[in-house]
Amino acid sequence: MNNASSDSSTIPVLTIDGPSGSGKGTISRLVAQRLGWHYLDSGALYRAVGVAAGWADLDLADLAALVRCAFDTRIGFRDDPSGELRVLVNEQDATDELRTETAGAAASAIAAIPEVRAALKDRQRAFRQAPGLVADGRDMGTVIFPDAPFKVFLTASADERAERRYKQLKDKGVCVTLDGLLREILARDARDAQRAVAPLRPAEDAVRIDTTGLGIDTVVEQVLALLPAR
Ligand SMILES: Nc1ncnc2c1ncn2[C@@H]1O[C@H](COP(=O)(O)OP(=O)(O)OP(=O)(O)O)[C@@H](O)[C@H]1O
Ligand SMILES: Nc1ccn([C@H]2C[C@H](O)[C@@H](COP(=O)(O)O)O2)c(=O)n1
Repeated sequence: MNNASSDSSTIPVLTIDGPSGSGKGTISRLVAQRLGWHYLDSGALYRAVGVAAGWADLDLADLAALVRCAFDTRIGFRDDPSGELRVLVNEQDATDELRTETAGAAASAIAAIPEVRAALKDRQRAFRQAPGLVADGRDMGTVIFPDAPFKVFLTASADERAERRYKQLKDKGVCVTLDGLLREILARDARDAQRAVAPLRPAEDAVRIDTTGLGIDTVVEQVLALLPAR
């Protein structure tokens, strides 16, 4: 999806920001399906650049090479028959590699580099296409779509987020410990929230939803209730 219309500012956007494991991706996808809107998984872009940099054996201290990588990496999305979102990096299906905690940590590290963020800005805004967009990430409501009419900030306790991730990875047969996941989640929260540029934080006009103890369907309904009745 590369052709943003010349005046996309009238196209509605629902931003869903929040920390890792708060359910942004799950809720955003379901809400986008219910609305018939497009969906942007902005974290996948950072993950894809991190993975592409790894494939190319780039030195993560080489800022110019990283920025070139952010501009040049081809990133595509497609739904597989089961409804899962597959991510193509330079035409290669990298979905499984992207979803690892290692890729998440690498994405979080490169996402702290202002020039990398700037390189991905237009690509993210190009997703704003009719009839509407649901965008999930860390800075959707604060930086990428500050004029979005609907903004949500999802949270959940760190313990619950670690448990969700534990269950998700166990179901996939990945061997992890709950303690290790909790430590990784807390480290990623700290890095994403404390960086100088576009830190993880709720937009002033975002509605905060604490999803601790709430099921997915309940959260989807709470988010949909923020939009005008269709
Ligand atoms: N409200 C909820 N109740 C229970 N489980 C949930 C809820 N929301 C999401 N989950 C589950 O938690 C896991 C993590 O959710 P998801 O990947 O959507 O989080 P995320 O915020 O997008 O994380 P990340 O930023 O790391 O990509 C998934 O297995 C998902 O099914
Ligand atoms: N808008 C965004 C989206 C993601 N990031 C960074 C920070 C995250 O830790 C990492 C992976 O994101 P996820 O796939 O877990 O949502 O990418 C960001 O800085 N801004």
